[in-house]
Amino acid sequence: MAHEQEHHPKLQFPLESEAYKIIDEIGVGVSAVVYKAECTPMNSTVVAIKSIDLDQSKDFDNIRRETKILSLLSHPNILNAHCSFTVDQRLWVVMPFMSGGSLQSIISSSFPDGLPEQCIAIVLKETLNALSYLHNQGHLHRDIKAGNILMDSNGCVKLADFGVSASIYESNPGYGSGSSTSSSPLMLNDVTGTPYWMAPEVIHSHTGYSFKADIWSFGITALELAHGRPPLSHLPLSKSLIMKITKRFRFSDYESNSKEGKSKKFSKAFKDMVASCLDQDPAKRPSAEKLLKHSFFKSCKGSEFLVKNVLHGLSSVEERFRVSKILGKGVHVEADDDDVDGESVSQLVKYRRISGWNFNEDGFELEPVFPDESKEDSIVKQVRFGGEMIIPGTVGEADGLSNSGRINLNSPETESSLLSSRGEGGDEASSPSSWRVGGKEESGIEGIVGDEAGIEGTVNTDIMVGGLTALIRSLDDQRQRVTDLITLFGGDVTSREDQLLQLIERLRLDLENERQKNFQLEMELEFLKIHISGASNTDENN
Ligand SMILES: Nc1ncnc2c1ncn2[C@@H]1O[C@H](COP(=O)(O)OP(=O)(O)OP(=O)(O)O)[C@@H](O)[C@H]1O
Repeated sequence: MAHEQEHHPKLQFPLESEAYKIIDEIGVGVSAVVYKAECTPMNSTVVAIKSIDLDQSKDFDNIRRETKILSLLSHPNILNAHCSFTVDQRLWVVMPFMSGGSLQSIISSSFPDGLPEQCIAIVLKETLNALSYLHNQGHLHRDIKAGNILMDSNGCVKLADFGVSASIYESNPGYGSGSSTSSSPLMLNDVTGTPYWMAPEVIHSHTGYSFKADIWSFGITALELAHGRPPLSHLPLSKSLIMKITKRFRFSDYESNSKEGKSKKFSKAFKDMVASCLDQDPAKRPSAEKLLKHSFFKSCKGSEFLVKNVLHGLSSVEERFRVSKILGKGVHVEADDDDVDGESVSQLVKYRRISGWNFNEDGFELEPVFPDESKEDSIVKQVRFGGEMIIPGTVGEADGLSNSGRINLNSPETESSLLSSRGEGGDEASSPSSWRVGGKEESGIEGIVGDEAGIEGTVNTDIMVGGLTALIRSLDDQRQRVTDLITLFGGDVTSREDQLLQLIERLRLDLENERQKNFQLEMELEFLKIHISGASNTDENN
């Protein structure tokens, strides 16, 4: 009989796909599908298999890193893989099956307005245990979010998905495991993670970031668990990324909560804890170890509380996934709503600068901080994010990303910092991760030259390309979903190919009509010519 099984290091799971029987699809990630499966030779132990498309996944190094890091880690709050192997062009990572699924799947199906605070405290404390261990081992997770926190049937919480995690040791060989993590000056420079949860210093990659970036994402995850979604997730990824924001911006979902008085439901301790994680200055954010001592976690209940208050009555992870697929739920894909707080995007693009974020503890939300208004008239077309990030030339063009600044894609220091941060060379050099706008170094690829030279800043091309790629996928997804729904209600959807064929046919008929008209006109003309020449001959003869 199938049963759930916790990871046991002595168990050797088979390394061939034939040993596993896929039962159902339980999730999809960016380039992976997650299945519930049974391992037949292991007494039909239920497992989760993450099947990663190696063709689609451009970052094979990250995947290799994930499996390597996971195999070295051992902590009750970290989800270890049983084994991994390749199947054709896919990497199969076989993991213990966590029947509760991810916290993201739990909240999106059963707690759309967020979990009760006591439940949040337990989930966050268990996550912090994992994070503290991870940081003490010299690793950053870099993708902390509810989607990567999983729960099993006993209410045990585990941190998963080390696809983008990185080791400070790898990039800084001199760094010893005994060193303090909280004040470490060691930095990474490449940008990874999921944008809504990303710390400002990760987006401004050139300033470098360290363990405190995970603490920021942890704070965003706390808001996600509290409100049901992370800040700005109601904006599509591209808009969230380039922050088309004008005035003092309140997240509409949070605002509607506060209108109902719901934003007051959280304790002072909770708000204070989140506020400390969302400090603009990474140095001021507490370490994971210190956070664990915060009063918010003092009278935290145990996993049985989660079983009773979260898992009880919850449908299976596969059922939830089926429903979410039909409803198109999820923070990765949001409707491209052109209206934010009643203002159209074209109005919003007039002001695209924020200099950072303030966490409004009372309102329990993030608020943008705007730079000096007098600088607003500047001809520099930029988005300044945290005072550092500039996206060139988007002012006045609601739909485009035209370049008005000088773009140098291969600035030497960008590359060298990238290479040193990764501790690798070779192919990395050909994939620059940031643009330099109007910088002094002008070697490399240049874009359109404007007259704003001398203004420096960076924008990360990885983020932009990632965001835009996600947007294209989201549009394709949404088109497919709408098509499915129309079909479901008995409607008839003409496929894109059919539409084009119909258009071609229409154009062909139009052309045919035109030809006939032309032919007729020519005939009439001929007739007139004959008629006129006939008439003039008669005149001459007379
Ligand atoms: N070991 C597991 N047991 C049960 N469910 C799982 C397991 N691993 C993943 N899932 C489910 O599959 C979903 C997708 O997981 P996956 O790690 O591929 O993507 P993600 O973390 O949501 O997205 P991303 O690709 O951005 O990291 C999760 O949200 C979770 O519900």
